[in-house]
Amino acid sequence: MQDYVLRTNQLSKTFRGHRALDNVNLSIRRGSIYGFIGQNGAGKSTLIRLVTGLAFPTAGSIELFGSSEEKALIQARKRIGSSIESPALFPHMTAGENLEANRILRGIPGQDCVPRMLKQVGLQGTGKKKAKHFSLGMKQRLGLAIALLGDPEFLILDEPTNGLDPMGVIEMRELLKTLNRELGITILISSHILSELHLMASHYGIIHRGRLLEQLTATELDGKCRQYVYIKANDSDKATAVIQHELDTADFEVMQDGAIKLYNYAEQPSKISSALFSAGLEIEKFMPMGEDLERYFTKRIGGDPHV
Ligand SMILES: Nc1ncnc2c1ncn2[C@@H]1O[C@H](COP(=O)(O)OP(=O)(O)OP(=O)(O)O)[C@@H](O)[C@H]1O
Repeated sequence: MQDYVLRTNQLSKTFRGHRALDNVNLSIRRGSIYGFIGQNGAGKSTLIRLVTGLAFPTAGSIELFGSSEEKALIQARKRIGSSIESPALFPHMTAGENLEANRILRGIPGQDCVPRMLKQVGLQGTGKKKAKHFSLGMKQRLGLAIALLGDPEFLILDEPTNGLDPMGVIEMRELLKTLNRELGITILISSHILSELHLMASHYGIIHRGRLLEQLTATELDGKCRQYVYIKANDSDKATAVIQHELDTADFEVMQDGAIKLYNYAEQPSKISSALFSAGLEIEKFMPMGEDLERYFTKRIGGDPHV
């Protein structure tokens, strides 16, 4: 039997007649990094709020660590750490003081966890610096440290890389991967930065207009992302004609700059190149490529590119 940290059963949430979540059956395996993908308003935050107990479902149920009964859910939620929206920090306090205040507020025993959490997120050297003087990346890491108080088994993060610069995004990604790998923490992460999710998620859930369209593993995604050959020739019209007539396929796209993405013959690139050379074309670029998560997602939700 699979070991799941979270399963939802026909989970629905309606706001004044509007279905923000519509019969969602989502499941997250222990040890995974689950990338939760959806456009603005798709229902990601609503699901996260229901799971963390910040809101109640209209219908359906939630199972956490195998329990779905009301009282057991309250206990199970103590095994979750979450960072939802921007972290609520005390601006006039240092990183250590922020953690200590949160530890007391949440009734977590043992002061010694504070320096441990600071070290875990790489903020151990911030000394007397107050949180209001932290960079956004440092604030996000402090928010993560607060979520890690109590040594959660399951971490829920809503857009943790929102607003970070490229270095901050890389740091956060590496930190989350380490927490998953070394401490075995299961992570649910919602993000708009799909290329970023692609570098860390082991599983994906795609939500659109409140409905969970698909759940798939990273390996399944790789299998579904179609391979193609990217071709930039000196004469795009002639190259397309060669592809259509000599290679006898219409499975290609012509980009605005005249580059061609040829989905057929991706496993036999030499067939493509020799057909183009034989027609006297000069090839400026010729690269076997794979579709990325962003493209797959766009296709899956029906072509609307606004994630
Ligand atoms: N408290 C609320 N009252 C009324 N409608 C709400 C409320 N919370 C969410 N909604 C609506 O439910 C839908 C889902 O919103 P939700 O915030 O879950 O989306 P999201 O995927 O998290 O989007 P974003 O990435 O913008 O945060 C939206 O149409 C939103 O307007």
